[in-house]
Amino acid sequence: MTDAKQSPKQPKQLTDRLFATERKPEDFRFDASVARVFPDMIRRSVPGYTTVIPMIEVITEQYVQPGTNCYDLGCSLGAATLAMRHGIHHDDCQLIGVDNSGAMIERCRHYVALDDHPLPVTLRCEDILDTELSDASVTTLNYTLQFVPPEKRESLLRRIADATRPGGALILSEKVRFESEQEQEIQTRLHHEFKRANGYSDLEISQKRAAIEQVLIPETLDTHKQRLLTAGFSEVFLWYQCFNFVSILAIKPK
Ligand SMILES: Nc1ncnc2c1ncn2[C@@H]1O[C@H](C[S@+](CC[C@H]([NH3+])C(=O)[O-])CC(=O)[O-])[C@@H](O)[C@H]1O
Ligand SMILES: O=C(O)C(=O)Cc1ccccc1
Repeated sequence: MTDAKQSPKQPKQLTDRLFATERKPEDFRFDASVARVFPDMIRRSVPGYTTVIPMIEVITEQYVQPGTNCYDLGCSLGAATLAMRHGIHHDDCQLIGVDNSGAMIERCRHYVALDDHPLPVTLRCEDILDTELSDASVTTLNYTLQFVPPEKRESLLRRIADATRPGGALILSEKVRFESEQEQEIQTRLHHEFKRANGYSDLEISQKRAAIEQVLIPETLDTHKQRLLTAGFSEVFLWYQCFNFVSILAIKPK
């Protein structure tokens, strides 16, 4: 059986079968094997991902300011980076993608090069907790903050808010958990059903769940909203939700 989906110029992309056979329990890492299957993995695993990406272009277009920096923090293969690129119509803006996985950044370079667009993209293989941020108008954290240790999230958001110009925006997409035990159970079940509908087996779902348990820490929508306000954003609201995956828009006061 073949699962190659690549056209000649595309980096080789495969179907995600990483958890299909029994594996020894190990924490999930963004290594080369994940990077190879990542477009397939994230599309089949994150409800709403394929809707959120094109909306990042629309939101970027609304909030980008001339002569500013735009950041995609935890850019993986650059899906949100390229959406931002297409929403930026100022040639004096800088677009910067940051990821601390070498395997992701390496493949991201190929996708950026294949995207025929005049705005240069700078890719940094760095920890988003250390990367320099300044003069920002639009910053995206598309399903990345969930991998940052919870105790480090507030200072990162504060650093982003401090680096953002008045009227600028942060797009924050996350897996969330729910205060109500009943809602938590129903939304989790719907997420698993979404994965089953996308061809994942029960074994794949349960092995992946065990692998991400200690590394992807979801918080409630309320926790996210409160912390964004504390960090220095003034308007904070939900613009998208599908099951236990949300996206929030946070605006810096004018
Ligand atoms: N501290 C960190 N510093 C830098 N990168 C990090 C850090 N922690 C995690 N990452 C990186 O954040 C990315 C998270 S995936 C983002 C999808 C993308 N935004 C997309 O729109 O396709 C989401 C997911 O897989 O659920 C990975 O590439 C990590 O290496
Ligand atoms: O697959 C899952 O269950 C998730 O929660 C999302 C996800 C997507 C890609 C890498 C890690 C987690």
